[in-house]
Amino acid sequence: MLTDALKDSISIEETLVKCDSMTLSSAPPLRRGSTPLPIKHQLRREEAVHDDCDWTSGLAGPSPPPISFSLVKDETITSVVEGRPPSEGPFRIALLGQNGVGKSCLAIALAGDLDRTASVDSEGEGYVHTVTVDDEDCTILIYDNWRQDLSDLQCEVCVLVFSVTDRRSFHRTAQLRLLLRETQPQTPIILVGNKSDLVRSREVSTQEALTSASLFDCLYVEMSASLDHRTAELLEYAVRLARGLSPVPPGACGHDMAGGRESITHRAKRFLTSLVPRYPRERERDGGKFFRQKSRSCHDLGAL
Ligand SMILES: Nc1nc2c(ncn2[C@@H]2O[C@H](COP(=O)(O)OP(=O)(O)OP(=O)(O)O)[C@@H](O)[C@H]2O)c(=O)[nH]1
Repeated sequence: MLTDALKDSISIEETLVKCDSMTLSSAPPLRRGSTPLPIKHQLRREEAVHDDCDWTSGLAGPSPPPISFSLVKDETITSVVEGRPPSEGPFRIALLGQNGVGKSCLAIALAGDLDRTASVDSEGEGYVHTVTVDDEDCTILIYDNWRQDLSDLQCEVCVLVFSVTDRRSFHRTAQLRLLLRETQPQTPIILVGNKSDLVRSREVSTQEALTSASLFDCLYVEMSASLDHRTAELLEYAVRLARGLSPVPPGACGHDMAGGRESITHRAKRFLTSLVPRYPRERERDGGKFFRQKSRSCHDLGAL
C-alpha cells in the first residue's frame, strides 16, 4: 500500500516538473498583475523596439513591420489628425513703439495668452499662435521686442503702437512710419492707439490719430490691451493685411472709427451737427434766422 502511495506521489511530482519545464521552454512566463512591465513595453506601442525575442511574439504571430518616424511639426500633426489642411503662414507681426506704450501687453493679448497658453517660437523671440480668420486657419508670430536695426526687420505686418495718454509716443510712431516707408515700403502698417481706457489722461484725440493715419495711408485702431478691448479686431485686420487682402471684409463698410475709418452714420451726424448751431444761445443770437432761412428755401421757392 505504502509503496503504491509513494509511487503515486512520485509520478505527480514528475508531472509537475514536466509542466514547469514546458512552461519555461515554450510559453511566455506568466506575469503577475502587480509586476511592472519591462521598460520597452512601458514605451508607447509605436516607439517600442520590435524584435524576435519579444515576449509577446509567440502569442501575437508574426511581428508587425517596424513603424518609421519622421520629424514633423506638431501643428501639421494636429491638422492632419483633425482632417484639416495645414494652416497657412506663419505671418510675422512686429509691434514697434516707444517704451511703456503697452507692446508686451498687446503681444500677450494678441497671442491669446491671457490664460498663459501661447508659446515662444523656436528662437525664443515671439509668441506663436494659431488663429482662424475668415474661416481659415493661420499661424502668426508676434514680435514685441525688436531691438535691431529697422532695416533688418522682416515681417508681414508692422503695428506701430503709441499710448493715447502720451503725446511723445504718438510723435515717435510718426518717425517710425517715415523710417519704415524708407526701408520697407511694401509692408502694411497699422497704427494703434493703446490705453484707450485711460480716458481722463488722454493726450491724443481719436480725430488727430485718424488724420495722421490717413496721411500715411494706414489703418488706425484705438484699443486697450489690458482690457483686451478690440484686440480681436486688430488681429483680424493684421491677418487680412498679411494675406494681401483688404483689412475689412467686403460688405462690412461703415465700421467705426476705432476700426480705422469713420462710419457713414458718424460722418452724416457730424455733417448735420456742423449745419445746426449746437447751443440754444447760439440759436437765440441768430434770432432763429438760421431756421427761417432754411425754411424759406424749402417751402417758399419764390424767395430764392
Ligand atoms: N491702463 C492701461 N495700461 C496699460 C495698457 N497696456 C499696457 N498698460 C500698462 O503699461 C505699462 C507698460 O506696458 P508694457 O506692455 O510693458 O509696455 P512696453 O511697450 O512693452 O514697454 P517696454 O517693454 O519698456 O518697451 C504696464 O504697466 C502695463 O500694465 C492699457 O491698455 N491700459
